[in-house]
Amino acid sequence: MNDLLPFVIIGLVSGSVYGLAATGLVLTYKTSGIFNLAHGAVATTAAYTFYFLRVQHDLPWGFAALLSVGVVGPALGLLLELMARRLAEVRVVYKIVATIGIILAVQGFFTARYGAQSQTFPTFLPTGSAFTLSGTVVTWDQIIITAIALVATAGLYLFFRFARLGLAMRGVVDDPELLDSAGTNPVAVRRWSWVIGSTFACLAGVLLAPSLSLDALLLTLLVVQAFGAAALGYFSSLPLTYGGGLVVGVLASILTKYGAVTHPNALLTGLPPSTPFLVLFAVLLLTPRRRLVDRRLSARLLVTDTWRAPARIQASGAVVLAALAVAVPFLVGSARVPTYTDALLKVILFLSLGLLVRTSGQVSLAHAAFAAIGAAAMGHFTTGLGLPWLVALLLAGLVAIPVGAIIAIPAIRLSGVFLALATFGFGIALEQMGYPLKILFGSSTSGVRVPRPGLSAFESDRGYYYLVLIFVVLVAALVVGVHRSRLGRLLRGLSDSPTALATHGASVNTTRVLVFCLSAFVAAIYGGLYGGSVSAVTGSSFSSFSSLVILAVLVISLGGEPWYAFLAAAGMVLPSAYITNENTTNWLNFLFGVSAIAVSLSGGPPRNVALRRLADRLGGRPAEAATATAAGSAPAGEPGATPPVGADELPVDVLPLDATAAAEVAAISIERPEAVAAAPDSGIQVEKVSVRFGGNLAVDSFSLIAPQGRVTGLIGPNGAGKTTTFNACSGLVRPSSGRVRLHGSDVSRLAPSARARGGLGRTFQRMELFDSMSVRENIVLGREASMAGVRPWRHLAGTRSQRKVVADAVERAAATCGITDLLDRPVGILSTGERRLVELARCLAGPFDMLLLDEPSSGLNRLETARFGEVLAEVIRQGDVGVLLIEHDMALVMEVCHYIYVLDFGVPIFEGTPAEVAASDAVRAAYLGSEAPSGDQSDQSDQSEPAGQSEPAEPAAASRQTVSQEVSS
Ligand SMILES: Nc1ncnc2c1ncn2[C@@H]1O[C@H](COP(=O)(O)OP(=O)(O)OP(=O)(O)O)[C@@H](O)[C@H]1O
Repeated sequence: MNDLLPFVIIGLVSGSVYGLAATGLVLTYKTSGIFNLAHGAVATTAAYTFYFLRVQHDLPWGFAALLSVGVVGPALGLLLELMARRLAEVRVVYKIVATIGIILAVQGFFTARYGAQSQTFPTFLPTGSAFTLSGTVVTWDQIIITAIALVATAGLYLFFRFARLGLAMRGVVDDPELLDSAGTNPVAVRRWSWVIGSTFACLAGVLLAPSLSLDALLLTLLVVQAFGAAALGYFSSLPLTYGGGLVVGVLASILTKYGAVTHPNALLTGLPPSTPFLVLFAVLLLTPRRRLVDRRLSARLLVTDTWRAPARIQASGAVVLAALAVAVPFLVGSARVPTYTDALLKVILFLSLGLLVRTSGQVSLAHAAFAAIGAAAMGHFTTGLGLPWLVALLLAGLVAIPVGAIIAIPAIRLSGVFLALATFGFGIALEQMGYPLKILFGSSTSGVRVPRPGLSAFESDRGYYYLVLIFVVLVAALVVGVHRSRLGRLLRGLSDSPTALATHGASVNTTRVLVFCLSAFVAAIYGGLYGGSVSAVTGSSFSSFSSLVILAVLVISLGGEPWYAFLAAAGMVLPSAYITNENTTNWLNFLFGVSAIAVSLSGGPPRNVALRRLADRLGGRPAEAATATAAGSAPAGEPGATPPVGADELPVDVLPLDATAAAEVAAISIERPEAVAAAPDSGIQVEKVSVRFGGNLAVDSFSLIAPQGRVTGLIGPNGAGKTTTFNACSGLVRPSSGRVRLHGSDVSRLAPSARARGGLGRTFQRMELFDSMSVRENIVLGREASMAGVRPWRHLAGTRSQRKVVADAVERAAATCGITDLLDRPVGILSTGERRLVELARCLAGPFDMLLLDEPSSGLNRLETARFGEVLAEVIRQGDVGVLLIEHDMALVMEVCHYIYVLDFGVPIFEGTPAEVAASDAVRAAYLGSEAPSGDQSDQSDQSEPAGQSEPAEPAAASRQTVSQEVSS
């Protein structure tokens, strides 16, 4: 035990600083939803400021510390809060890249100012012995550091619990709107959180720096160790986070004793620095998923850019680029050829990451690991086993596939920032513990030798350049092919709306694993080819930090597939090759970081509408389409931009119609379809289902029967639990009790995709369209998703007969919904009414015999609603389909429904025919908020016939005015 004590003490000291940094991180994450990967960069800035003041300007250390922590911390906090406010509006990948941009800018700046060499940081706290504990000397600086960290964290905790502002900070996490309406400005509260969080990071930086040298990268990564502590606090609890810091610190320190000191070996030596990341990875994998839900992820606000250059322009671009690529070795001189080979290689790397990030919307911060595995495997297969070069390269690619599958495991459970963190943790742990092993790069300090193919034509730099060029063409063709195939649609569907993909029958887990495996394969091919270009590889060529950089470069690059990869590769490789002055390179890195921040804050790379119009014109795109595509690329808020989520809730139905439209509405008389007799068990049965969200019982023991062959309505005031009931039916929420049956089978434990394949289709109140696709692709995916199902090979492509089935289904569904002329339009440019019809057509194209339609008329004007009613009636007439309809438009409900259930506060209050509902005092009371006359509910319920057997009692047209006036006036 006495042997361990010094390590425990060291661990407690470093752990308390991790805990301090981590509580600051959790505070800002909790209140703003932005996980600041650059928390370490904030600490780095404070440490350099301290160095600048203390060492370079000889200020007293107390004053230097006060300025570095008390002034720099709040100033950076205010700046970060401004950024965070803007970042709340953008996709999660931009949130991540913005913080990577901060890291790169800070590192570039300080390396440019102070050089790449580490500087010695002054010790400013007294280091003498304070006391001896069982033979171990405890020094004053250890006591002071631990005390400062403990007091700061405890102070924050008490402030959070008891001070008014602290309580407001908790409120801003739970319900910012409520806080706002109670008179406390959530923006001011968040600002305070950032000020405190950044000050904590600065304090941690100044406390940690003396035990290290002053090194921008080292310090950044050291504070990143706080991520493990934050994970132990579930990214939420401050005391647990601080405790997590202590656990991580002590564990790493003890492992240092056993790993690095007592039994040194490659695996154990890497264990201590990997500890926080292993903890992070393990917590993310083992924590119940509901604890890791990023509520703010639902804010998908900015537009999807659907513009692609016309085919003619793309083909011309390809010819020019190919000619240029062939000519490069003759244009640049032989000394420069390896640089251009490297640029070509990076094209492959960016294409592999692009599949993952740009096509399928997954975030990975471990991409360098795949390349490392490919490079090492290539070396071992060729130099070690003597396999033929091409066979070795293919095998190297295949070896990375299981690793891709392993990294896909967190992707199945996690999304957004948590997925990014898990992959980051995996990458760092592999770098620290795996790279030094013999099986990867550990056999000698010069690394693993990777030969070029034995053919003399490819031995020279120029020959190898052309070989790599061939692979670039092959990989680019693969990526473009994937993009246009069924797999490509599934991947883009995964990016746009995993929920819609799953509820149409595709197993999104299969899709995720597939894309990680494919991406890993291509990245490993890059690694193998890269090895040949440099002849021997070491782990330093594939640092985990480089995964951050390539993600940032990829995300801010312009262009569609595969052009973005060429631009990203050229931008990453060529400037630094031509600029020999090291300091200029550092400033370039700084500028790159700033650009990454700027692009992320704008929600994506800049779009030049005029240039796009010109390209459309030159490419011979019809004028109408040109306008549409240019508009589709407009920033949010401009005409033609994809309506942000929620925009469909604008009260357009209250806008006056012009005379023609009003006449058309009057002329539409929806004839309720005849109810078709169906099998007793057909359709969906909800049996005593309850759904609880924390303390809120959203649905309370609700039962319902919606058979095939008729339209069943589900109505109730806002928040009554209607959508939650739908989600329980389709498997998107798990009921706390009760059962859901589909055609008689209990589907309560099935995944959404399995329920969809069983015949259950649905639409969403907040439309879940595949916004990056055309109307046709959306509807195609409506049918194809269930064909893909869970089997990976079915994700790849369809058979000829399947293609025919899909084409017929698309044609039929589009014709039923009257959107055949819109098929080739991007959905992003359509009106709300058209988008509703696309969502319905996509659902109709699927192999569904039970449709759940969630407020299909929301956002439609009266004419569109009337037309929608016609389509719905037609759907019932056409086939043996059942519809369960949530709708606020009572006229529509009364016109099309055969039977209606009414919910209020999660409780069923009435059920019956439209006429009975219209006459019910209980229903009226629920909508108007007044007391229901006693006895009404039981009376009416008793009078109503059992579900599925009653017939509508009132002509539809007559109900249009009366019921809407009665219920919603
Ligand atoms: N994911 C969730 N987490 C926590 N609470 C939720 C969640 N989803 C719904 N709720 C709550 O459950 C209750 C029922 O919501 P639900 O969306 O089902 O109502 P609704 O009848 O569909 O309302 P609306 O007509 O406004 O769409 C509400 O109090 C809502 O705040």
